[in-house]
Amino acid sequence: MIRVTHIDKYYNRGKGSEVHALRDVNLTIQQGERIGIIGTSGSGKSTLLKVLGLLEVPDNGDYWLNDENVVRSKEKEKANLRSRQIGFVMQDFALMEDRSVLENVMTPLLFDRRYTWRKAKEKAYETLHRLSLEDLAKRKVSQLSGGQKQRIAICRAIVNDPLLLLADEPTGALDSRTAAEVLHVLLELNQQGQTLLIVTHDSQVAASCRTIYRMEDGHLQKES
Ligand SMILES: Nc1ncnc2c1ncn2[C@@H]1O[C@H](COP(=O)(O)OP(=O)(O)OP(=O)(O)O)[C@@H](O)[C@H]1O
Repeated sequence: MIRVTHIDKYYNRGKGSEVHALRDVNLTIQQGERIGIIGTSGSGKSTLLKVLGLLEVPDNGDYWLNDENVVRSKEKEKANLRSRQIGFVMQDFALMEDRSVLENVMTPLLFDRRYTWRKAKEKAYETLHRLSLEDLAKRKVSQLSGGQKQRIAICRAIVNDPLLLLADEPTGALDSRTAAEVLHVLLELNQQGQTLLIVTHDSQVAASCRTIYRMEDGHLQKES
C-alpha cells in the first residue's frame, strides 16, 4: 500500500514568487488500484507525481511506501527506491533517441545491483515480449512512431516490476487512435495487477480509471 498524508509542497518558499503547490494532500493507493488525477493546468498534478516518485521532497507530511516512511530517507536510499519501486511514463516519452529500444529498456536495470548486464538484457527482452514489442528491440528510438515510443517508454517503466507506475499525461502527445492503443496497454498492465496512477487531461483516459481525483489549486479531492 502507498499512502501520503498531510502533504504540503511549496516552491520558492519565503520569496515573492512563492507557490503553495500542494495543500494538505492525502491519498491512499491500494495494490492493483487504477487512479486518475484530473485538474486544470498549474493545479499541482505533476508536483504530486514528483512527490510520489520521490523526485520532490514535501515541506510537510508523510509518505508511506510499503509500511516504510520514506519522506525523510537519504538521497541514496531514495534513488534506490526510485529505481526499484517506481516506474515513470512521461508525455514526451523521455527516451534516449539515439539509442536502441533494447538499450533504453535495459537502462533502469543497469542502476540496480541485482542485475548483471546479461540478466538486464534478458529481463528487457522478456518485458518487450510481454508487450509484444520484441521485434523493435534493435531499432533506434528516433526511427519509431509516437505510439511505438510511448509503448517502449511503458516497457522501460515496468522493466523493474515497480510497486507503482506513475504516468504523467501519457497520451498527451498522441493522436486519438494511438492514444487509445497506449491507454489499452496501461489498462492491460493494471488488469495484470500493476498499480497505476495516471495524470490526464483526456476525459477518455480519466473515464477508464476506477477512482478519479481532482486537483484544484493544490487541494486533492475525490471525484468518483
Ligand atoms: N520548479 C518549480 N519552481 C517554481 N514553481 C513551480 C515549479 N514547478 C511547478 N511550479 C508551480 O507549481 C504549481 C503547480 O505546478 P504543476 O506542474 O504541479 O501543475 P500541473 O497541474 O501539473 O500543471 P499542468 O497540467 O500544466 O502540467 C504551478 O503554479 C507551477 O507554476
